[in-house]
Amino acid sequence: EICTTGDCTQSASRLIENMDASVDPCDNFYQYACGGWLKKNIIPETSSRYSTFDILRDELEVILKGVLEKTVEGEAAALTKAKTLYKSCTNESLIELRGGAPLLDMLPDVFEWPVAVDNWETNYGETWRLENVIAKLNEKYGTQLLVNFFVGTDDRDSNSYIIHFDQQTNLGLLSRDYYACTGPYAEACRAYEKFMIDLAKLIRTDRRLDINETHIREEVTRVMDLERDIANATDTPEDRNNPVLLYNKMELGDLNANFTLEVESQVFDWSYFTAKIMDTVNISIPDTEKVINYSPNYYRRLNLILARYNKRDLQNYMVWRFVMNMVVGLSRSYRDTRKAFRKALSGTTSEAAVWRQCALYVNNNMDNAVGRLYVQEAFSEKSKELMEEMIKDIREVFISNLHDLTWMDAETKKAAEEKARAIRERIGYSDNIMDDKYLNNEYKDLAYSAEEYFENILQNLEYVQKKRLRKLRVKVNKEEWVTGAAVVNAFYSSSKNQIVFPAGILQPPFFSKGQAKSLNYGGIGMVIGHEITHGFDDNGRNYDKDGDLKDWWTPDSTDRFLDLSKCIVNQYGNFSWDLANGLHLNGNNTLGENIADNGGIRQAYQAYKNYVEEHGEEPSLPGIDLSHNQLFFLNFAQVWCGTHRPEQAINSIKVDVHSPGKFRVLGSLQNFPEFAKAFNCNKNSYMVPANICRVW
Ligand SMILES: CCCCC[C@H](S)C(=O)N[C@@H](Cc1ccccc1)C(=O)N[C@@H](C)C(=O)O
Ligand SMILES: [Zn+2]
Repeated sequence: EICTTGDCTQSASRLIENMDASVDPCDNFYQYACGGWLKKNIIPETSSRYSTFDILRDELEVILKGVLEKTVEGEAAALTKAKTLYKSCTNESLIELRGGAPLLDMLPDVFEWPVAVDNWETNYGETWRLENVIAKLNEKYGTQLLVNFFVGTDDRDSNSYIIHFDQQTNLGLLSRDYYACTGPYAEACRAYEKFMIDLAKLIRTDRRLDINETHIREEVTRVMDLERDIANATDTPEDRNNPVLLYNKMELGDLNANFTLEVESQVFDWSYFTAKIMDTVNISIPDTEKVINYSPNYYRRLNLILARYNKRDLQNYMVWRFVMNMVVGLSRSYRDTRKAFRKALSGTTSEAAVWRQCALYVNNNMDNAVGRLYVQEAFSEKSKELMEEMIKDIREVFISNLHDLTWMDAETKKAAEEKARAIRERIGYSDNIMDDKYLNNEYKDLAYSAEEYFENILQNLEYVQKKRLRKLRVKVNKEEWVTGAAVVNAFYSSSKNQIVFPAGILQPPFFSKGQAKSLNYGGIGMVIGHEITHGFDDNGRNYDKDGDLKDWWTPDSTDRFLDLSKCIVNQYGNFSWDLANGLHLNGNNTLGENIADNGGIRQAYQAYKNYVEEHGEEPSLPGIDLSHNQLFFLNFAQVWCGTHRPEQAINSIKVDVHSPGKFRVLGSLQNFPEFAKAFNCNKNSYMVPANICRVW
């Protein structure tokens, strides 16, 4: 019979709207599933990418706007703080009035920006020390440059925190490839330098200082050269995807002995530097303190670079990297210096609406307070038990598939099953956020002013960083959530061996208690399998059931895993992306996500078949003559209907650990014979390649 409930009618019309039934599903299932969507949707000028996912995120922002603008008498203090922060951010006229003053007032605190001030040498240069600048930017402004110092979970002891020294992980341009400044990167480099020049000139103008254009250009060129050298000194993502090789434990004292960094004959003192940061949270660090050095080679290369620059260059670079991110909190003339740069990197011709930027900012900085507001407004409790059911089903399928694998030996299978059973799940939101006392306590040290958005930003930068640094001497709280609730995404944490499904993703097309199970399994079911499989991908497999970096594989099973993964690396590496100038995907950098997708689709489908076995076929959907097996795949694919601006495609193919949506659909379904069966695809069609890849 036919289901004609609201949910069935709504999902049927969505599925029909998005698809293009004139395309042969066996020729190109993505085009078949999303052809209708692609014909109807144009990327808005404010977006660099536009997809089903992005639309869900846009809709979530609308809900956040509503709850953040609403005054509620007697609400928890934390919620009022979130609304005050939001108000300060949307107070455009006051922000305009304040011009660049809030930024200019704090530059002395980071030893000033030489290109935007006179007499820097006399006022700052003489007493300048590299350790002081990097430390200050780190502990007070949450900005990691040159030496990336952070307190994080110890990979080999996931209940403890430990100091890490790493390479500089973010660059002004989005990845090291941009610094070639040729071809698709030329415009980005040009716009980046112009951004720096314009901002320096604007600040000098505000400070009534004269402007020597040639002089400024010279300094900007040196900063660009310095950052290019830093980028080229960093290890590539491929060099960093094996966590075992990254784990170099040593004593703090060893850094002074083995990693010399020298600037204008000043030798960088690692102990002094560490104290400069940790003194601010009253934690003393002896030279015998154990630390992890993720990037020894980078530090060796860095010293050669420092020899080619002077303290003024370094100061110009570091303060530039800070100020470039701060213009968003200032007046129009400051924000405009960034416009061409934003367009070059993302392709957007106009900024997102202020209320959207502000909703996003508050959600990112007060995720538990905003999560509470979101959940109260939009989340239905019923979802939780349904999700628990689905997670149980899919976990069992993972484990039974495990035992059928021919490539893994019994010993490793046993450990894998233990790990799979140990995975803890987090659904919707943490109960803590519903507790006013808990929530108020989390934000007790924060006090925002509705009139000082820029200062609020500075307060958040320091607050978040101090909170992280303070963790060094406490135990890891594995109950803590790794994400807020108002997030349209899902996660796996290898150190917590935990899968997380925030409230934001528990909605159609992924999930709804009223929509057909075939759609739920093809939607959130596949996400559940994806997250579980992360515990067993090229990165996750290195961690044991307790989240510790410990090898639980036999050498033979490891070899077989690496061999099978190679198939996936090559398959996705063969995809060339037209939107990114035909560049090929990086099969290595996307391997983890691709393994997760391939596992997820299989497990979810099997779980659905088990469901039908037990509960019988579901009623058909109105107006669409597809079986539920086919609807399972259709709903999975339509999650990825979307398109990118070329600038964004170039950017994401370099930095996104996910393959572009289209290839996530094509790649995982080509590897899954049940798809071909469901759509009666014959052997030599595009969706049924001669040899297929399979790991889990
Ligand atoms: C820096 C990476 C952050 C996200 C990582 C998690 S594991 C992830 O990949 N989540 C999935 C959720 C998912 C899975 C299957 C199908 C749909 C959606 C994911 O793809 N996230 C995308 C949206 C992303 O983070 O870009
Ligand atoms: Zn993932």
